[in-house]
Amino acid sequence: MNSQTQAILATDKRIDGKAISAQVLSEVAEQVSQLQAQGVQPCLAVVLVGKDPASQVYVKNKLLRAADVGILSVEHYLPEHTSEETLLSLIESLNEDAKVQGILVQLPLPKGIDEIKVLEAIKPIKDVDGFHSSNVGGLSQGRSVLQPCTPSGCMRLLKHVCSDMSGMHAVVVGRSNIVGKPMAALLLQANCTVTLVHSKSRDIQSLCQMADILVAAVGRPEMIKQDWVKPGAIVIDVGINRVEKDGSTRLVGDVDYADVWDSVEAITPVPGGVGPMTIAMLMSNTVEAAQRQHALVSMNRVDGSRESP
Ligand SMILES: Nc1nc2c(c(=O)[nH]1)N[C@@H](CN(C=O)c1ccc(C(=O)N[C@@H](CCC(=O)O)C(=O)O)cc1)CN2
Repeated sequence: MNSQTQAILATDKRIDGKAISAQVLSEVAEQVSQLQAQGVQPCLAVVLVGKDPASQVYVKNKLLRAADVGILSVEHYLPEHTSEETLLSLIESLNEDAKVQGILVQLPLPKGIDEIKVLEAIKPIKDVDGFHSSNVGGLSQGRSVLQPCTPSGCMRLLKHVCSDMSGMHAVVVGRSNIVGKPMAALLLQANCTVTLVHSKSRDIQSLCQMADILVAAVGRPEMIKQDWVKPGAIVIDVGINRVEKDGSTRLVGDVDYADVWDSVEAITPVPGGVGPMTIAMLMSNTVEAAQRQHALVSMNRVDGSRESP
């Protein structure tokens, strides 16, 4: 990418997740065409249990983006009171279906279903969310595995404003399995010095003030104010919080965007920052999963071994 494009995608200080995700999606569309030319049609299975309104929107958007880039999708909508056993047997059948290369189970799952058991049931090579312990472990060892979409999207955004993060102090606020922990692993891989801050950390404000890169993923509306941020810091806001004000609902991040604006070197907005990247990286993972499975099948054809994807 030339510097002019880079400037357009990160206008001023605002890191434009919509524009950068569009670029990722156009790369993915190209990779899909290449796979199709080799006789492979990438296909993503999307499983939604229950009727959580936000999850329904995210799933709809995932299906739309898949169609945009030429990825086929199969949808499985299960009722709220689905048993764990039924869900596990659906995953088992998707694992065995050679036409499906990616499996995504939308989170959160209804109460009573063991989330970890379900995620562990997905074959690691089809785990386009990167949540299986084999992929989580591989990520922490720095191996090339399918990575969780939100943290890998954050890394793409960071690379737009900072080509070399080596030696920078990155502070990640929030230690969830789907964002905080894998984000810390990816920043470590980029040679940052990483501090992972959580609800039991002491003096969170002072820890944030030390950050060259600050990643906020706590789910507390506008918690991070100007006097939490070091001047010149790069801020990535993963929070998506709906707040009521004057009778209407608006979406805000974990960072008080207007308040920190003058201090930061660059910042992602909410909406239009990390959110669209999560979906673009899911498409990218689906293509990667399809490429890996195609390579395995071709290898098996050559050496006659029986390992199946
Ligand atoms: N199986 C998964 N479940 C969940 C994941 C995930 O990565 N895999 N992440 C979140 C939800 N999520 C994707 O599933 C997601 C959240 C937000 C957005 C997004 O584009 N947000 C927009 C705002 C949209 C709105 O109005 O709500 C933005 O920030 O611009 C995309 C995907 C939990 N579950």
